[in-house]
Amino acid sequence: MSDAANRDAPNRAPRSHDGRHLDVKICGIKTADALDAALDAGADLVGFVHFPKSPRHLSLTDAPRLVARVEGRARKVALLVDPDDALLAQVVTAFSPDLLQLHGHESPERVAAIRATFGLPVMKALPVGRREDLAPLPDFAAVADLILFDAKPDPGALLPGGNGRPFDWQLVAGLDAARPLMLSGGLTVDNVSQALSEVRMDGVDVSSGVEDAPGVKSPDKIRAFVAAVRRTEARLPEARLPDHPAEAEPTRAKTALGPEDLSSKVRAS
Ligand SMILES: O=C(O)c1ccccc1N[C@@H]1O[C@H](COP(=O)(O)O)[C@@H](O)[C@H]1O
Repeated sequence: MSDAANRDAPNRAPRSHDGRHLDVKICGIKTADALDAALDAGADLVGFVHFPKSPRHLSLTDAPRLVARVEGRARKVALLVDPDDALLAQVVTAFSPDLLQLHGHESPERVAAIRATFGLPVMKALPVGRREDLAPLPDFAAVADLILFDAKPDPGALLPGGNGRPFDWQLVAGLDAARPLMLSGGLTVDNVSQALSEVRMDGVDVSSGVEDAPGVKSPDKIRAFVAAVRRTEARLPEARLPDHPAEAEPTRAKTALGPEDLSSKVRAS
């Protein structure tokens, strides 16, 4: 989904290579410092959580001033958990999102209804702990614009995401979802390159891994994370052309939609 989220964005780091761009989403931003760090580092998507149980919760009151700083430099994502239409309407007004991230138990029917009602592209999070958790993927891929894989939380966990917990990336290797795919769950500057080498995605999403404490973003970690992804994507073309058959290409998630397709979807709003 290259360039989907930021084609018109100024102040963006130059692309390191042609056609291998990975979208980076920095999620759970609450402060101008963190937002500026993400934008200056070249994040493609910046995520704002509206979920009171989260240490990253951004209120309807505080959202407008913060999101105004984005000024088209990245795509704004509003993250919600099982929202009703009244809350969605408030969030859409306050956050002016380009994309809605649904991170709860929303059904495929609910995803489709939200997308139709609010006229915004939707990224649906799918919790993954074992292979069976991927059974709903086709139904969600039929209605969502993007799919986000995240680690399945423990039963009774306070948060359905943002727990800084990785999962077995091989579970999502080689999927044919006909939608752009994003990887999340416990990603950090130390493991994101390995993750993208094992299973190529269209982008990555991070929250805890760029924090000093829950809800406290680190500008340094944000910069380091984005830089690590850019270094990794620069190496991907070589990985696609192994010198020896034994050097197999990392399993890429098969998506029927290319970058331009996602671009039109993300920018459909
Ligand atoms: O970040 C949160 O507080 C959050 C709350 C509720 C649902 C999802 C949340 N975050 C998302 O979870 C994944 C993984 O985050 P992490 O990097 O493992 O901390 C990511 O997509 C966040 O957007």
